[in-house]
Amino acid sequence: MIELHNIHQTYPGPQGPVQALQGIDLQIQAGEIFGVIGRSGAGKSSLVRVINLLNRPSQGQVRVDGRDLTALNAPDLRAARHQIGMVFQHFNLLSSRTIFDNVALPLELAGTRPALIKARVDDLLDLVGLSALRDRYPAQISGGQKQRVGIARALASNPKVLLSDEATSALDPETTRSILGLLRQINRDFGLTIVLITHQMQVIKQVADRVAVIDAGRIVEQGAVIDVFTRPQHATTRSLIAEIVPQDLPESVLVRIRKLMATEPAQQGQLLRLAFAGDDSDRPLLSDVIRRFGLDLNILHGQVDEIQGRPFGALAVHVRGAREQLAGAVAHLRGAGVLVQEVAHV
Ligand SMILES: Nc1ncnc2c1ncn2[C@@H]1O[C@H](COP(=O)(O)OP(=O)(O)OP(=O)(O)O)[C@@H](O)[C@H]1O
Repeated sequence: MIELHNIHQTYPGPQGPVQALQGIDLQIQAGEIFGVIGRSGAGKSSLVRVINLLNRPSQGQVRVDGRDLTALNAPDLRAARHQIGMVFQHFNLLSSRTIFDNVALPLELAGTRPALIKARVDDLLDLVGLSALRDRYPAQISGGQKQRVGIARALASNPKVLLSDEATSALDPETTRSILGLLRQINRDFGLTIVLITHQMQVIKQVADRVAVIDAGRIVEQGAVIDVFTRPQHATTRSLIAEIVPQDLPESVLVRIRKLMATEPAQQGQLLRLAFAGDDSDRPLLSDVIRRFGLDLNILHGQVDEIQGRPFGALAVHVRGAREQLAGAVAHLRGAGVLVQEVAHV
């Protein structure tokens, strides 16, 4: 649905050109929710604005629904943009217009007949749950409600793609959840492709199917959300995930382990981090390896969470047993899809 080929974006700056995007290649499938995450200044806004050519890239090709947008003339580009809706962090509503009139604006600009506008806006307000507030002004509604208006307005022209530029960043966690739920509902009900830019891993975890991590203008990692969460490869990804799933053991646990190691040198065993995801976590893997390999296993720390209904998590375990038995247990766990890492330094 969306293909970005070798996208570069350079801005002029006081100390010379700023290379905001440096050779981005991305393929986003029709009907998926694709998240792009990165730290401040990584290039997220530049990237999302390239998709509808709000920013024309300095180099590279943007294809949406089979058409090369960079090659279109102005009227064709205007028409193509009707296929791409956008929602913004600060909602960008017109304060002098009512909720109804804000949603109606893109239809008015497109020359839609008033009777059709009314029917369409009524439907959209119903969809986002704001029919009762139609005559209020933006200043008279909450942030979450403003974003619902933003979403309704973005859907007015019946787009195939919705771009979301930090749409929940100004909202509290509860409101964020309800807006993400609405985006998921729209994605499911209308098959809308959604590209979601965020600096919050929580947002990716809650709603995205796949994710790309952007760092200094480059995509450093991408994949299915559950894979990226359980097997992060890049340091930036690991630090972003650490905000919701700690990658390191807490200091209090480390203190306990150091004490254990000091007092029981003969039985040091191994300290392992086991990361698991999806179906594997339903199987009694740990009791299996304890029995099969005659191990003594102590869970020191653990966290189990959920991504779109699929459990995932990480456990820190201290295992003792004969060397070959330990190696056998590690191989068995790896064979069952568990990511096993030895925690070398405590
Ligand atoms: N119009 C511009 N002119 C000059 N430099 C720009 C412009 N827009 C962005 N930049 C620079 O390009 C880089 C990427 O910016 P961008 O806004 O795309 O990042 P971001 O990941 O969206 O950051 P944030 O989360 O803080 O909004 C930054 O170094 C930024 O300062």
